[in-house]
Amino acid sequence: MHKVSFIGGGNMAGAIIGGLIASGTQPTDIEVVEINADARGQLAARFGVVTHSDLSQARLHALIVLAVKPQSLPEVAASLAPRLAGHLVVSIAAGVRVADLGRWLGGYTRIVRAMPNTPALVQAGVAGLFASSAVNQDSRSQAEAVLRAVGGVVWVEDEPQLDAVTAVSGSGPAYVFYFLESLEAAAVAQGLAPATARQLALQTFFGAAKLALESGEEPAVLRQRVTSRGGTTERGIAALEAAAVKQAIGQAVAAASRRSAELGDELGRLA
Ligand SMILES: NC(=O)C1=CN([C@@H]2O[C@H](COP(=O)(O)OP(=O)(O)OC[C@H]3O[C@@H](n4cnc5c(N)ncnc54)[C@H](O)[C@@H]3O)[C@@H](O)[C@H]2O)C=CC1
Ligand SMILES: O=C(O)[C@@H]1CCC=N1
Repeated sequence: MHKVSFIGGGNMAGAIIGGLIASGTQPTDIEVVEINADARGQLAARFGVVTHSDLSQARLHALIVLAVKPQSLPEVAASLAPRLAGHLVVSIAAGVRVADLGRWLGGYTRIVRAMPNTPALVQAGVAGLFASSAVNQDSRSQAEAVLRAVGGVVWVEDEPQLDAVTAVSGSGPAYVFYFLESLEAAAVAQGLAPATARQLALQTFFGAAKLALESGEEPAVLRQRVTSRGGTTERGIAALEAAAVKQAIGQAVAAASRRSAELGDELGRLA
């Protein structure tokens, strides 16, 4: 695995770094530029990576992951631009388009845009990747190797598809946690102890996802197998249908995807 420099060491960088180390990357092969002293301290204590408070102190390895908030990216790119000499830049910022980042980097083109998710921390992430035609296969493979170390990888042909990836799998863990919170609260409302409620909800979610993943069967078929005619599940699913939960999920994904495109438009207007 290549040495990697992260600019921004927050939640998502921490998840990727944790996954990389768990999959065999040496902590000393990872450097992180992070302006927040607490975050730097946590990264050093948790992972033993090299940290810097300022970009000027960084060695800058051949592969650089930009992991700051989208709104911080123009400023970070401007500071990074004079130091780039053949580095591969991987941006994980939601919404920010390759052409805009390339412009902020002074006309740089060796850029891969990625949309990972936080289960990367436990090497169960999934990431969508996009690169322009200016990026060669070798660079694509290098970017892919970093994300593959922490989970699955899919490439999209058209950059706008990353808005959909962001809405489905980038934001997706939050929807899953929301569902878990809801299932747990419902279990408590039915009189179960909180610890029991948590165990039932978590193990059910994990088990169902593992079953779907490993059996390769259609989720609808697996659902039917749980649903006995005249039984309990039938009533439960009917309540979900009556509450239009499927439509609500569609609306959530559409809203998140719109926000990704909107972020791209907002930031794209910056010089
Ligand atoms: N959290 C998530 O689930 C996902 C986040 N992303 C993207 O990852 C990026 C980071 O998101 P999070 O980690 O959630 O945010 P975060 O706020 O936890 O991390 C950003 C970090 O960047 C640091 N920072 C700000 N300006 C800096 C600078 N000039 N130099 C160095 N460090 C600087 C901040 O102190 C902070 O620790 C965003 O662009 C987001 O769109 C992408 C996929 C999933
Ligand atoms: O909420 C966000 O904007 C980021 C991108 C995907 C997950 N978190």
